[in-house]
Amino acid sequence: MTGSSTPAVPSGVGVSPGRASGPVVRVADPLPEPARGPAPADPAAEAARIRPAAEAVARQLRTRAAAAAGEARSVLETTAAMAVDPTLLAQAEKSVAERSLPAARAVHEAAEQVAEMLAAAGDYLAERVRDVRDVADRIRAELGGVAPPGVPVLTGPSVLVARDLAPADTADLDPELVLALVTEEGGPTSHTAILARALGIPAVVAARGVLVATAAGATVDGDGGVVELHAGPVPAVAAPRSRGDWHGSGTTADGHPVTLLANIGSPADARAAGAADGVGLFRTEFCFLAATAEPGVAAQRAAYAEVLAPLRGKPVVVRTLDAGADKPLPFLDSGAEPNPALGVRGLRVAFDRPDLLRRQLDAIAAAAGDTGADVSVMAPMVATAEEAAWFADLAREAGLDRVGVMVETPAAALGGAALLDVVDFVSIGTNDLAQYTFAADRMTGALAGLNDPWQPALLRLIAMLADAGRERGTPVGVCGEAAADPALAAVLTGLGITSLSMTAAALPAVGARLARHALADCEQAARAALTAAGADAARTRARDALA
Ligand SMILES: C=C(OP(=O)(O)O)C(=O)O
Ligand SMILES: [Mg+2]
Repeated sequence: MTGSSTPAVPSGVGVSPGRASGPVVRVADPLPEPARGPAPADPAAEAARIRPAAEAVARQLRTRAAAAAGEARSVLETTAAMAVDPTLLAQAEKSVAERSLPAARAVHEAAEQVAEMLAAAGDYLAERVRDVRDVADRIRAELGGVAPPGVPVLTGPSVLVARDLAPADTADLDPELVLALVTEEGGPTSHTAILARALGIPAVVAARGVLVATAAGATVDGDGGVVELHAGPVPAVAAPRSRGDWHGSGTTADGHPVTLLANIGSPADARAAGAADGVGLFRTEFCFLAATAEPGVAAQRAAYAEVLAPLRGKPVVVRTLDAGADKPLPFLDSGAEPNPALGVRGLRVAFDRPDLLRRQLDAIAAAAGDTGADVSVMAPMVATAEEAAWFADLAREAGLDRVGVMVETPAAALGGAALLDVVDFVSIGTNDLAQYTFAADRMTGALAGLNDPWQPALLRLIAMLADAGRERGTPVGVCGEAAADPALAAVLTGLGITSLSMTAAALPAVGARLARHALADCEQAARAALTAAGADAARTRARDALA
């Protein structure tokens, strides 16, 4: 390794395994909302700054477009055209001339007006809201002479360091150029973690202090959660990818079967799920994130059928709407709640409005018939066996025969036997089960260590439920992000989990890892992890047992 280490070695939470090194590229923070003043001394001159700044942004985007291909190219070309949109620019210039706003504020306000119009137009145009805001931020950055927000153009393999990554930041990330991801904030279930596993690159989140440290290069250990910073240049070394050695069936080295399933939320995800044994979690709320009114049965049926179409003949677990807390749906807003994660979310939304759930179940049953997918349903955020039985009755009334629930609350996990008696299967949502077990908001980076799925207390709850499932012959799966960690997947198998559902891109690494270990080794790793004092110790002990 060339390049000298700085004293700072931020540690965080490793969320995507592997080790990689390379030059650091920082992702600029979003720009703060611009001030309304002071009023410019010469409004005409201030207004005249806007158009050249917008043209400069359009030029930069067109240059990127010329170097890109396919969808990324057309996205960049469209964004370039939006930067010089006549309505946007005329409105901004007018605000400077008539209201003496600084140029940056005028661009911000004009973009918000355009965004409102686009949102009101709905459908395709509403999806452009994010783009118009992005374009305005870029023009403001140009006006202020600062780096534009988001991921800069990568000219070579790099380690990306960010406060956190929004979905929009990552739309066109090239996995050949991104060696590793490091974020100051975010947790094991953050977008960064999910994306890194999807791309198969090492990642560490909640690496406190990584943003203030000045470093030219970094070595990222996604297993141990450590980021070594180097003052000098570091050659690019990508993490080896263990994809090639998996041939599609989920079994341990000695033939113990583990069903490997995909988590999906869109038709594109469904197409990417081809290598999986089926789908263990279809997040239906992802179909309606922007809907302001409840979609009717026909609209829901069409949306579900579009996702289910590529999955004819395959088992698919469709989750009913999980609105609230980290997944707000405008048409299912429960009003201001002091603790939304502890509020009316998931299945609870349907307690007062069972017709809403009935309509969704009817739409799911119809879409299953339309597509020939082998559909089961499950409910999110269930706390008691009574709730599970209520849901199971409604689902069966709708003609859906195989019914399960997610185990995401400690109450559901502790309810083991009573819960398993009223459903056909359960699926453990480790993302929420961790947050509720540790009383640690899954969105808060500072608490990422508690939301680490290697926490032995979480593993003990999983073990209890797996034991109860084994006694009754009821399948107990995991569909939280824990399933996408290859070593943890082996531990979960050792605990008696029967299926693992994850982002499709994580399947090869998990499948290959399971194929390397006999069931007895997985069981030994599970015992070692269960009795550890904390998440890091559990990880180390399990890895030693599997080595
Ligand atoms: C899979 C889960 O559901 P979501 O991440 O959608 O809340 C979970 O909580 O683990
Ligand atoms: Mg959940």
